[in-house]
Amino acid sequence: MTGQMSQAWAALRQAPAFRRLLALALAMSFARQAALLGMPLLTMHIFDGVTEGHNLDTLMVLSIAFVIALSMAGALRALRAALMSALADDMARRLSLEALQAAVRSALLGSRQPGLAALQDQAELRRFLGGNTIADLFDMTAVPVALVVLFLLHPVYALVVGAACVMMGLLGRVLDRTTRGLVRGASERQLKNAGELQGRLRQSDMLEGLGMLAAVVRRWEPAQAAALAEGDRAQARARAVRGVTEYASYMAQGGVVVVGVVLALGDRASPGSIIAAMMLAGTATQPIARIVLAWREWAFANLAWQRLQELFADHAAPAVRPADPAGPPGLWLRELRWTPPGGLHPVLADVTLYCPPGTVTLVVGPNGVGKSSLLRLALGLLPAEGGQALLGGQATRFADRALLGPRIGYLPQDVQLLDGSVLQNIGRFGPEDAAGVVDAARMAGAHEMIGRLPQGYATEAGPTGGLSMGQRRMIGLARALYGAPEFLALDEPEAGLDQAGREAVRDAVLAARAEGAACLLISHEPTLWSGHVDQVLRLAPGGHWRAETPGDATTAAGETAA
Ligand SMILES: Nc1ncnc2c1ncn2[C@@H]1O[C@H](COP(=O)(O)OP(=O)(O)OP(=O)(O)O)[C@@H](O)[C@H]1O
Repeated sequence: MTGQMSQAWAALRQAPAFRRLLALALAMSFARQAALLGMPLLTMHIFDGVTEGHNLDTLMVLSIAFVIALSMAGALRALRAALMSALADDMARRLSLEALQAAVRSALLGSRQPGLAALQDQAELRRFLGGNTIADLFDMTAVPVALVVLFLLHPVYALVVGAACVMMGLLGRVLDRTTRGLVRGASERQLKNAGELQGRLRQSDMLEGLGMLAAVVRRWEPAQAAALAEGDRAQARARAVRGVTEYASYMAQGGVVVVGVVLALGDRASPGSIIAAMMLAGTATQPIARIVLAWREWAFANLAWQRLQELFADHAAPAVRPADPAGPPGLWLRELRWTPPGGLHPVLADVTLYCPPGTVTLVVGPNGVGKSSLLRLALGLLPAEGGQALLGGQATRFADRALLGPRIGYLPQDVQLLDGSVLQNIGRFGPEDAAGVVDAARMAGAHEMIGRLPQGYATEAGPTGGLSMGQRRMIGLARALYGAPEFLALDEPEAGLDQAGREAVRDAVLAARAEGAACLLISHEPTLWSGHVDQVLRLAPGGHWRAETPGDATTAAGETAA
């Protein structure tokens, strides 16, 4: 086990409650096995002792013992199931936050649907741990004990049943080996297909408007059929092995009866011992059969475990580093170097820039030159190939995000609001702070607009809320300004806004500057910012860049627009 997965698992194992529950579940399994293993011996006594001695009192006592043993086994099984379910809940609670955080980090690097896959994997593990499969594993403790008792009854019984157990175990191993790759392939294809289809179906206007829906579904069908076919191949192999396994269990019981009759004919076994041996054959082979029959649960839990391990190993949280107390206030980009995934040449080559508190820095350059990536590097969202971004001496990539978040105001190019009210979105889903939210909305020039919404600040803002793109952008700007952050990173904040909206954005940035924020913003609107910026960072293809002093802003932005 590697990385955070092993840490999460180690933490789980060390938790006193977890260990107590696990030990209790194991103890119950042993108690249950003892109750079940007593039954064949009782049966033997009934057959041999009672029938020979015609002793009905003994039969009565043995019958009561029989019922008590069975009821105990049943009650212990139910109790153990409840314990395992509690264990599964504990594991799911511990894993879900870690899994989602790792999924978000993988999404930052361009992965699709990682959150959904991580949640599915975590749910699969929870189902596995809380279901009967682990309990079946505990019941395997009965196998050696049953074999020893069989051996004591007669070594040939143990030989027959032992051979059946080995054969079933080998079949299970072969099944696991031959289907593991197929299960993984099918599951990953299906996840990829589901992610792609979901992404395409989200563009419902375009699909209906351009009549592309049928073509999109037609393109999806063969990929989905291939994924299902791979799953079917694994199922077919499983069906064959499961059939043989069930057969092997019956064969062991039948073999024991045949051997027992032969032994009884030579007076080397009693009739009672044949029945006891047959029951013990079932006790020894059934847990193995159940494990092989639960192939699907094992295969998918194993896949989920592996995938979560890989997610944690590949997307571990960067280790938090302490801030440099001597670091300058504001934002300092030091020799930032970045090449896009799969790219051959750096898009940003050793960019160095200092944005002091109370200043506005405009980033300009043609499409695809690396402006948004620079902003994401400054925020510590992308790993830099070289150099670092420091906010007040704190490397943003290696900061505690919960502490860094409130110090930052970020408006991404593609503004998304989350399910929830306008008030909650602007307040970043923190404790209710109506006054702070209204202040931020006023600063963003969004307060009046919000007042005109059907339910004002209580209006639903998420994707189903029906807000226009401009309204979403202004609410997104208010969210960025909420809490007076010391660093404001705005990616084309005025895009798609009318003249009044664009001026409101500019006024908001100037107000934030007046309050001491270091503002780094990308814009394709040269005239809007003319005379209002303190420095310009001009990016050019090939990793070239130049920082310019005030007065050049109009020229730089004008060139970008051209
Ligand atoms: N996750 C990614 N995977 C691969 N390439 C990427 C990724 N993110 C960015 N790039 C590439 O990096 C380059 C810079 O992209 P970026 O979005 O930073 O440009 P930009 O200057 O903001 O463009 P625009 O003005 O069009 O918004 C582009 O060539 C883009 O294709």
